[in-house]
Amino acid sequence: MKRVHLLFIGAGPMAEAIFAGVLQHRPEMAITVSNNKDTNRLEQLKNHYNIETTSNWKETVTEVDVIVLACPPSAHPDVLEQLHPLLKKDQLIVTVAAGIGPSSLEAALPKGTATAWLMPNTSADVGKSMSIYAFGEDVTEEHKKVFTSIASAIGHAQELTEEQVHNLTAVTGSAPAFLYYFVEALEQAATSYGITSEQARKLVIEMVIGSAAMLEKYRDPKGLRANVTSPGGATAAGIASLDENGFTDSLMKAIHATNKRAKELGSS
Ligand SMILES: NC(=O)C1=CN([C@@H]2O[C@H](COP(=O)(O)OP(=O)(O)OC[C@H]3O[C@@H](n4cnc5c(N)ncnc54)[C@H](OP(=O)(O)O)[C@@H]3O)[C@@H](O)[C@H]2O)C=CC1
Ligand SMILES: O=C(O)[C@@H]1CCC=N1
Repeated sequence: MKRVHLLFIGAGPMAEAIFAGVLQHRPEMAITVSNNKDTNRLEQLKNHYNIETTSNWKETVTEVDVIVLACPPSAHPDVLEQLHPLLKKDQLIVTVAAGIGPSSLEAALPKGTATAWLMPNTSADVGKSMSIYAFGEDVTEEHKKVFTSIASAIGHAQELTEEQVHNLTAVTGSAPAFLYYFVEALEQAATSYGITSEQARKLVIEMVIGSAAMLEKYRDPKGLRANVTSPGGATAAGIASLDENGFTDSLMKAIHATNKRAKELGSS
């Protein structure tokens, strides 16, 4: 069987997390990484991962099977315009950019181009991304097979419609940042009681790891919350305070604001 060759255009943390997962789980795939102009970064990646890099991706495009656009949404119009005349039949174009679904790729590329949208999160770095994805109109079963083997190399992956990926980008792609913000706030609360920041970090991170393990085991956030919240007890007072201060509403607003911005980025 032919060795599948991936070209990454963009060499930031998201590209690195994805190709590191692919190298570990799909060693049969060949990888070339490119970026805009940071040659030091390419040199570092080449030495660390023993992969091919190129500062001129246009020279490699015709040799590859899958092109992964891991550059910012704002770079897409220019990159897609440059890709357009170089594409060959049967290549799969994948973007990981917020706000740029398969229909945007299809509109910018030759008719019949196979496209897909992968929305991972940074937990790809530890093989635990909860990724969501959508395919364009012209992907074949073979493209889907290759795509899912890439997506599953970085964690879990769930196929959705393009509209759903737009709307769930905040929940799977961005919400890790909301969770880390929550952790930061708890650390701040902990240090306000006179412990060191190292102590606060340990207390909070281990609490979060334990809670995540419980979620993984029981998969019932409401039931787990109820187990912590003794009737008339201390936790109930804390939950009531969160409710009074619009916790759920505030999170809903954050989700909407994130998705609105992602759509703006994708249409700029
Ligand atoms: N970070 C996250 O949690 C998530 C990010 N994403 C998406 O992943 C993508 C990559 O994000 P991230 O890794 O964080 O880093 P960035 O979005 O900051 O992308 C940086 C990389 O893109 C390259 N780049 C920029 N412009 C161009 C261009 N015109 N041509 C080629 N390469 C270019 C940069 O090269 P150079 O350094 O040489 O300028 C650099 O390698 C984004 O589209 C983002 O929306 C999706 C899900 C989650
Ligand atoms: O902040 C961003 O634009 C990207 C998309 C999802 C997570 N990070």
